[in-house]
Amino acid sequence: MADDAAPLRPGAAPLFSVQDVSVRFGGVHALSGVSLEVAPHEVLGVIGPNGAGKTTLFNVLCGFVVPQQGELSWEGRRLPRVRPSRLARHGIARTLQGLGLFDRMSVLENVVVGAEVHARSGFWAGLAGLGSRDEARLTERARATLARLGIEEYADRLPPSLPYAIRKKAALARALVAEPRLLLLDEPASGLSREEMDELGALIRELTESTATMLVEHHMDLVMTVCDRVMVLDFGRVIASGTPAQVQDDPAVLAAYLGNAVDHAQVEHSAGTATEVR
Ligand SMILES: Nc1ncnc2c1ncn2[C@@H]1O[C@H](COP(=O)(O)OP(=O)(O)OP(=O)(O)O)[C@@H](O)[C@H]1O
Repeated sequence: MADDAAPLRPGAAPLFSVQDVSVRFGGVHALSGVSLEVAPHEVLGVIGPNGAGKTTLFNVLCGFVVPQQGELSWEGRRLPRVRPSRLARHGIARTLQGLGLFDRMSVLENVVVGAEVHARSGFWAGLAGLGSRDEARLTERARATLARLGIEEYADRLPPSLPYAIRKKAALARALVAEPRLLLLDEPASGLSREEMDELGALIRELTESTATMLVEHHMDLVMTVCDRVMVLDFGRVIASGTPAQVQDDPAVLAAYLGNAVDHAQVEHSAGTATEVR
């Protein structure tokens, strides 16, 4: 394992780990020797300036990108090849930036589909046959998940007719319906208001009773309030990891973000356009 792997709390055994992963796209080293571990019930945040490799790392964890080098392990056992369709088998669920809801299905049906994927994957052994009684159980479970997120009133609505924040919650419900042991969230706060972000933060903390969460996120406020540990990427490498307070004060992190802000400011100045500096 690389020396800069984000360390777990002493005594914590990892649920999921990534060892020495490298990804190249042509001449671009998107990830170089990245290692991390996620312990049960913890929230790990991955941050970094634009182009740092966060999305690539997320895609490796989901099986969308196959690394040229490195290994992934689940509960100490090596995963030979991660495939998106097999994540559910381990009890891993994810939400993507693009939400991926089916527009012509109601919110409830979208969540039931998520539950079915897990039932078929064998994650819920008792539901694997999916008879009609089981369908009813899945629907019941989906309704309970919508209620948990406070959006049961939208169960019969189609996603395109709903505000973005509700659609985001529907996508989260679809992931949560499986009661995952690890939840992977890609920019869960994007497009949310301050209040909605606070609500999301409280929910992520509440979920630690049953699940570990790894989130890739730009909103520093959310990361600093909900994460137990934070890992910082820059140019595909881990430049810092530790508690939010440790990472916030790390000179390498400040330099990486400052450099990024300066680059953006120069681009904005030369292009004469307003761009969010992240
Ligand atoms: N499919 C691809 N083909 C070529 N280069 C890519 C590809 N995907 C990512 N990259 C490059 O790999 C590097 C890491 O990109 P990545 O999207 O993972 O960063 P990021 O931290 O998620 O950035 P952002 O915060 O802007 O979303 C960047 O230099 C990017 O241009």
